[in-house]
Amino acid sequence: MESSKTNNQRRRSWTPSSMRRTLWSSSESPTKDFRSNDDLKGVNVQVVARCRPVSEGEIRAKTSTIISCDETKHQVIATQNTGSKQNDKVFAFDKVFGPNSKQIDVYDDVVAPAIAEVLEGYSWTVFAYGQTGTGKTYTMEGEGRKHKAGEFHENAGVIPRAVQHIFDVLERDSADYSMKVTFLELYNEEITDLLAPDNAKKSLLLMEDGKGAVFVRGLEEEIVCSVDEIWAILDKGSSRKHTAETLVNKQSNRSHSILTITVQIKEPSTTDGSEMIRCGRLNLVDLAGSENILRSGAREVRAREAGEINKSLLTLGRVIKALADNSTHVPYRDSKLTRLLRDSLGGKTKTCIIATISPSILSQEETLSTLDYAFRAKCIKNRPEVNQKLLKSTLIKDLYTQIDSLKQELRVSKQMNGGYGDHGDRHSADALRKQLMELQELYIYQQQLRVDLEDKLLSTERELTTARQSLFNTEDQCQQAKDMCRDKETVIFNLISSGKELTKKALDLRSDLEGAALDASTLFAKIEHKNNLEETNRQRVEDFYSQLVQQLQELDEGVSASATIQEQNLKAFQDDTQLFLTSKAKAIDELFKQIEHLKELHASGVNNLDGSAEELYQKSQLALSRLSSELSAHSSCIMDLVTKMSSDAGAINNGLKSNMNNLGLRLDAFMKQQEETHARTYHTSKSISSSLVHFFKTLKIYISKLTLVEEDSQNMAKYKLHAFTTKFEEISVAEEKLLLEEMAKLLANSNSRKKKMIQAAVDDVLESASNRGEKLNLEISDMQSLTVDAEGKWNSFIETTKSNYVEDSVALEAGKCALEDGLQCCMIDLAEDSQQQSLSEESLLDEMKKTFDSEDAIIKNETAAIEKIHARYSSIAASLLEETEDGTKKLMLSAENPLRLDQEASEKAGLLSARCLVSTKQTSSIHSKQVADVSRRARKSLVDDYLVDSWACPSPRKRNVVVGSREEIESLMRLQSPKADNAVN
Ligand SMILES: Nc1ncnc2c1ncn2[C@@H]1O[C@H](COP(=O)(O)OP(=O)(O)OP(=O)(O)O)[C@@H](O)[C@H]1O
Repeated sequence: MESSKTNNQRRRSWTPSSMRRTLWSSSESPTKDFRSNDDLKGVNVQVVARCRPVSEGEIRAKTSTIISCDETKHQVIATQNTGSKQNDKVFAFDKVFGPNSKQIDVYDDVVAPAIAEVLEGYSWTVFAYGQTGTGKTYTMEGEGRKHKAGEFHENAGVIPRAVQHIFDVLERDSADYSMKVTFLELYNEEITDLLAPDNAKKSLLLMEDGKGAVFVRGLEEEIVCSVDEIWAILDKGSSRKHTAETLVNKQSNRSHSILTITVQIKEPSTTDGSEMIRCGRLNLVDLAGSENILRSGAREVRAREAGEINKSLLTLGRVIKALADNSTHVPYRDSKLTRLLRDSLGGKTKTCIIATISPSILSQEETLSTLDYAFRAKCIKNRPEVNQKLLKSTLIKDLYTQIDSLKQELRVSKQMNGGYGDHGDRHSADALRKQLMELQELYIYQQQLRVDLEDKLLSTERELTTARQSLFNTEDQCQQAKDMCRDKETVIFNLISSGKELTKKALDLRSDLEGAALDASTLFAKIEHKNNLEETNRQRVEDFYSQLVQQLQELDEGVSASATIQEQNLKAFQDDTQLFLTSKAKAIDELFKQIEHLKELHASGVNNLDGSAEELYQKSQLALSRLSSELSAHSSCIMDLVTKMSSDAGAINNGLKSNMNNLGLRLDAFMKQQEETHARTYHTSKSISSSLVHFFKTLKIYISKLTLVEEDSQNMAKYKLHAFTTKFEEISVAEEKLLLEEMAKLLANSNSRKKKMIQAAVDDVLESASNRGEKLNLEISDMQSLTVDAEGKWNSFIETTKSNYVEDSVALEAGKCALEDGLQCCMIDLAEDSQQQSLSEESLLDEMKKTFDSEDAIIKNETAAIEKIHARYSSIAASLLEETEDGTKKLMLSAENPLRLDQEASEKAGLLSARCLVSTKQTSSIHSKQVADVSRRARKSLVDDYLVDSWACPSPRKRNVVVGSREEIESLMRLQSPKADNAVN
């Protein structure tokens, strides 16, 4: 083995296939000595979370953060605001790196311990997982790898630090080692070698060796001897990686990349002198980030990339979930990424996942998803194994074998290509070697396939034997069935043939009989049908028919007899047949004759038919010719029509064309006209607009002038208005005063006059009331005198009666018994008379009482009417007084009211007198003249004096005459009612 110290020249090497297979698996059985207790139990995947700082874009967008990292508690707290509630989700990891964490911290805490184990012979995988732009590449590769004075750039990531670390340890330990590097890219589900020469860049196959181990066929391993060499490789590979700018990340990885560093270290010699080589491997994986296609702004190619990335990461997530859930089915095979990482997830490789997240709320969903998967991944258990140590001698032997086979291949190819000299083309030798290598790998793969196929073949053979056995059995059964079928077929065939013979015979006989019967029936039918034919012929035919029937019967009998006793009575049958034949021949002769006759008949019928057919034919010919002529006429008509139509159409078309042309011309003209008009309009509008602009400018000036004038006039108007208002107020105040004074005077006058009027009316009413009272007193005194008269009369009557009584009592004394009846009668008469007298006296008194009552009511009514009038005048006075307080109305009222009052009163008086007149007319037509006089006078007096109205108004109808002086009224009353007359008197 070459030491890095001794050989600083970079070389490309082709390791034996057995070694190459271990690149992605550790299928070889481990050496028990190298397995620790932890390894036996299984080791959990180590998961750390790293939150990047808020990016410049996020600062600009002023997005809030939702992630806080507690590095001491190893927790990431994701704040979720759902409505008013705040839900904090806490995720615990093996380590947590906050936004301020340094690259060196991540390396020292996470990757550095792994390097020691790699150098012990373990396989380690470190990969960054997270959404796009969260710092996977930053964490894995970093920025500014170069170190000054032995120091790394502070942004240098895990990969350069790890490489440096490995070399440092190896050099510190003065180890005898060899280091190989592979660098692959998985882009759109295609694996490419990032270290392959440009002309050999192609998609590589991911293969399985049949034991579950995966290897990439044709992936080049570069032997490196120094850090610089690795960095050169990294630079080369990184520059070839698919990256692109997205909205989220300026340099976004569009592919997953895996850098594998394999270190083979020679162990110190054992006691037996054998030399062992341990092999450690470090896989540094930088995954492409999952992305929200909408947010990353990916289109077309980028969108497809993003789709593939998301698909493979989704499978990775599903694998993680299945492993975390201890599921029996882990979908490794669903993507190449998971196939490549198979050994790192649930396999024999130790793994560390660095989950990178963004603190921004914009990535909340993706961050939570990343944290969720990372948290699940913590549960994945790997069973790490130290890679098998190889004896140096074995390795050398293996190498020698490989060299031999290569030599052999070389020789073969030399022969094939006509050879090349010692100074031949080295490049073609390399190519051949490479080819050979690939062929060897292919061979191994084929071998494995062959083994699998052999297994499959064996099992298939077994299945085939069983199938064959069952086939034999089935064939036997089939043969038996076939034999049985054949027997049955023979029997059936015999039966069928005998049946056929019988049927044939029977059919022959039947056909004969049927033919004869048919002939006979035809004949009979014809004969029947042609009843007009000769009688003899019919007779003959009938005879023939009867004969024929008889013969047929005989034939039937003979047939039946022959059928039953065919062989015994063959001769007799032959005689009978002979006889039958001769008779039949005769009958046939007859029949032939008849047929001839019938033929003639038929021929005549046919002739007739021909004639009629001819006739028909001619008729049809005629009809046809007529039809054809009509048709031709029609067709010619149609043709004419069509030609006419076509010519019309042509004409129309031409017309249309010409119209179109005309229209086109007109349109052109119109367009021109329009254009001209437009131009004119444009010019006009331009000039109008310019004049309008000028006008508006002038208008503006005028407006401003007018505004000034207006303002002045407004000020003037204001001033004048103010002066006018003041003057007006003064005048109004003065006028108001004057008017008020006048009103007060007028009101005072009116009131005094009204008061006088009312006083006079009241006095008059009182006077009339006293007059009435006097009259009543007079009446009462009259009544009293009447009563005194009646009493005197009554007394005289009593006196008379008494004297009569005395006289009678004397007579009675004289003729006591004789006069007893007469006396009794006198007594009765006397009683009756007295009763009548008392009754008349009572009615007289009642009448007087009623008169008093009515007079009393009249007085009361009159008093109430006076009170009403008084109240009305009072209210008018009051309203006038109220109105005087109102400014605008007082003048009008003060001018009109007294006059109106007088007029109203006179009108009322006139109305009342008219009413009196009507009433009087209604009451008595005899006294109409007097009444008319009275009413005229009353009207006159009423006009002069209100008092008439005052006392006459309340009951004009009741009293019939209500106007005029007392004397007039009384005289009228006397005229109307003698009773009243009496009363007045
Ligand atoms: N911890 C960090 N500290 C400072 N800057 C960081 C950190 N992590 C990421 N960044 C910055 O964020 C940007 C995006 O980071 P990076 O390219 O590593 O993201 P990524 O996850 O690899 O994205 P992609 O999946 O698209 O490739 C870079 O400019 C990087 O410098």
